[in-house]
Amino acid sequence: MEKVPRVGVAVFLLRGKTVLLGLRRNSIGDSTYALPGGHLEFGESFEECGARELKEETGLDIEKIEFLTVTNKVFKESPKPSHYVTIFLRAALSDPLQDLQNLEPDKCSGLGWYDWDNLPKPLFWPLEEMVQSGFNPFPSQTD
Ligand SMILES: Nc1nc2c([nH]c(=O)n2[C@H]2C[C@H](O)[C@@H](COP(=O)(O)OP(=O)(O)OP(=O)(O)O)O2)c(=O)[nH]1
Ligand SMILES: [Mg+2]
Repeated sequence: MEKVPRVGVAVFLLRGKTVLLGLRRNSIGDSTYALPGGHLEFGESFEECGARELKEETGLDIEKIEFLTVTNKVFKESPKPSHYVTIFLRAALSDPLQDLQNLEPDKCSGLGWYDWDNLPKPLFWPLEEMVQSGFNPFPSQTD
């Protein structure tokens, strides 16, 4: 593939004090816990991409989708180095009683809700860096 930066979209799907994470099966970040998400497709808004990726990967419908932050990272560990500008969104479940399904088991070996104060290890390194820097995806009290 041509050496160009690509756009990733990752979603902090929040439920109570927990966030949805999946154990990645991918040449980038294999066997680390990451947010659901994927590649921005031609013509999509960030919000459309986040909702589509959530549906494809987990079967979940999401709402209240908001932009949080953006990162610019080069992944040198993959067989072919790749470069992503990644848009981070937060969202809530449309219906809190929806079933969580691992619909892409070849890309993810398990999905679960994890307490923000007790995240699993190892986290996908860009996510680990965000956590280490004090980033918090939950709305502040004044919101
Ligand atoms: N899913 C996800 N991607 C992330 C995170 N942080 C981060 O920089 N990215 C970047 C690097 C990923 O390779 C890129 C695209 O996401 P992905 O790797 O899950 O892509 P995917 O296979 O689901 O893509 P697709 O073909 O279904 O569109 O976004 C994260 O926490 N979760
Ligand atoms: Mg994905």
